[in-house]
Amino acid sequence: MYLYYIVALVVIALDQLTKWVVAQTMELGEQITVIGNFFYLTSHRNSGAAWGILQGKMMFFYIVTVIVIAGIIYYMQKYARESKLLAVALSLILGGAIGNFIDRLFRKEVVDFFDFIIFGYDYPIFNIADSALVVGVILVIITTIMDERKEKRQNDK
Ligand SMILES: CCC[C@@H]1OC(=O)[C@@H](C)C[C@H](C)CCCCC(=O)CCC[C@@H](CC)/C=C/C=C(\COC)CC[C@@H](O)[C@@H](O)C[C@H](O)CNC1=O
Repeated sequence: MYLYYIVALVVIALDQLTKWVVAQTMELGEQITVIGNFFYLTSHRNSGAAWGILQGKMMFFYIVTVIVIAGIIYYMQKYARESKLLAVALSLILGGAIGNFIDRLFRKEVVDFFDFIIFGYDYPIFNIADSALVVGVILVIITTIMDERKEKRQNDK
């Protein structure tokens, strides 16, 4: 059961460590080319959410994040035993939400640095917390679809 909270802690530690290194060693806007025309490390700050929406609305972000964290912990208690995949997914979302929450509390903005240019589109610069959140959300959707299929098969018997 507590294994999953360790997953969240590892996400938070990796997220905060990478953000700290970027903030300490790179000037704002500085860019390091990893793979030309595809992957760069760009020191960026975002006081909003995805795509920079709701810039500066910190109180809103605190409230939404606390609701997300409370919801995740509730679902972890309820469903963690049933599906390991779901428990890992929830702990990834928990770690990601807390990672960005720490930035919003102490920096009043989020440190971003993964900069991908996908098919010519410069995707919004993001961080490890965002990646954990997106992977977690996708895994929750996958487990939900799998469970529904399983239930349907049982009903059809
Ligand atoms: C990942 C959610 C964003 C993350 O939400 C959080 O913190 C949560 C815990 C708290 C928010 C206040 C509430 C969720 C808002 C939902 C949302 O926004 C729609 C998301 C859809 C999603 C499809 C599933 C797209 C994903 C986009 C991006 C990530 O792609 C990998 C680009 C990230 C860059 O714009 C980067 O500057 C963002 C910056 O780091 C701050 N991050 C946040 O606000």
